Amino acid sequence: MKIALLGYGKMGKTIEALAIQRGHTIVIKTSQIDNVDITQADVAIDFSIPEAAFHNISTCFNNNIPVVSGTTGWLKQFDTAVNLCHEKKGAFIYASNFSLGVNLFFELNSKLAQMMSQFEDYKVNIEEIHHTQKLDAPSGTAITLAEDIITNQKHYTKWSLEDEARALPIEAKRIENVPGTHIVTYKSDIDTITIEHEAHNRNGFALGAIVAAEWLIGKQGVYTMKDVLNLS
Ligand SMILES: NC(=O)C1=CN([C@@H]2O[C@H](COP(=O)(O)OP(=O)(O)OC[C@H]3O[C@@H](n4cnc5c(N)ncnc54)[C@H](OP(=O)(O)O)[C@@H]3O)[C@@H](O)[C@H]2O)C=CC1
Ligand SMILES: O=C(O)C1=N[C@H](C(=O)O)C[C@H](O)C1
Repeated sequence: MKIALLGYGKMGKTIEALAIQRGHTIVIKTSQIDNVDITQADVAIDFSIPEAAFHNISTCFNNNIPVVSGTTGWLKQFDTAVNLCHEKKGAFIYASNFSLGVNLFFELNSKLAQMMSQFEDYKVNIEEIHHTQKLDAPSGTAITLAEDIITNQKHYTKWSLEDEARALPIEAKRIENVPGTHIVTYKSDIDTITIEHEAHNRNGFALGAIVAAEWLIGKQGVYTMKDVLNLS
């Protein structure tokens, strides 16, 4: 397939290398979608910056190009993007994390939250660790983990980076060169239960985004990685 890369930073470059290995062609790599003819591509993959994601995605819908977005930190405009996708009969997948491992971890997190919901002695918290260039905090993945926990129990009504009543605490740490680590901890006075996902590099995120793009071509509608990976 002919791929447009919207954003050619750490992720754009990793996707380019893996996409070529899988027999695809990169026809566009840009940090300014308004300067290119996006209709040359069969599919667009957006790993850019929070301020650019919505414009990139809506330009794809307006030109009937399926779009996969992994950019985090722009989700206030997500519902508008979904409505525009339906209106334009476009095709769209957003994931806060495209790696197979994290999507399995999301399933485990939801199941564990369901189990723990009846044991009020345990308090939960999320820790995420990323490289120092990351623009957003908390990570999109940590927000997905938090929302899945909140959906499955009654104690927490929201997540927060601060210490707030009834808010599920997220701690965001920034350490040189860490690709992405997420830890969910349930702690009581008696013991601690921890689940953790540690990315060793960016290849899992990139491969997941390419598999999602391959899957999306020829479809119409808004999908998630659960659809792509056939999970639950
Ligand atoms: N969902 C997932 O699985 C994953 C998501 N991410 C997310 O992907 C995004 C990108 O991450 P990463 O590659 O590490 O970041 P980088 O900072 O390495 O790359 C971002 C790129 O976006 C470019 N850019 C700036 N403005 C625009 C624009 N208007 N349109 C398109 N591109 C633009 C930047 O160009 P320039 O340098 O010229 O300004 C830069 O090359 C982040 O939001 C990150 O959180 C990251 C990994 C996995
Ligand atoms: O910026 C990153 O690097 C990453 N961002 C995503 C997020 O915000 O969750 C996914 C991954 O953890 C790497």
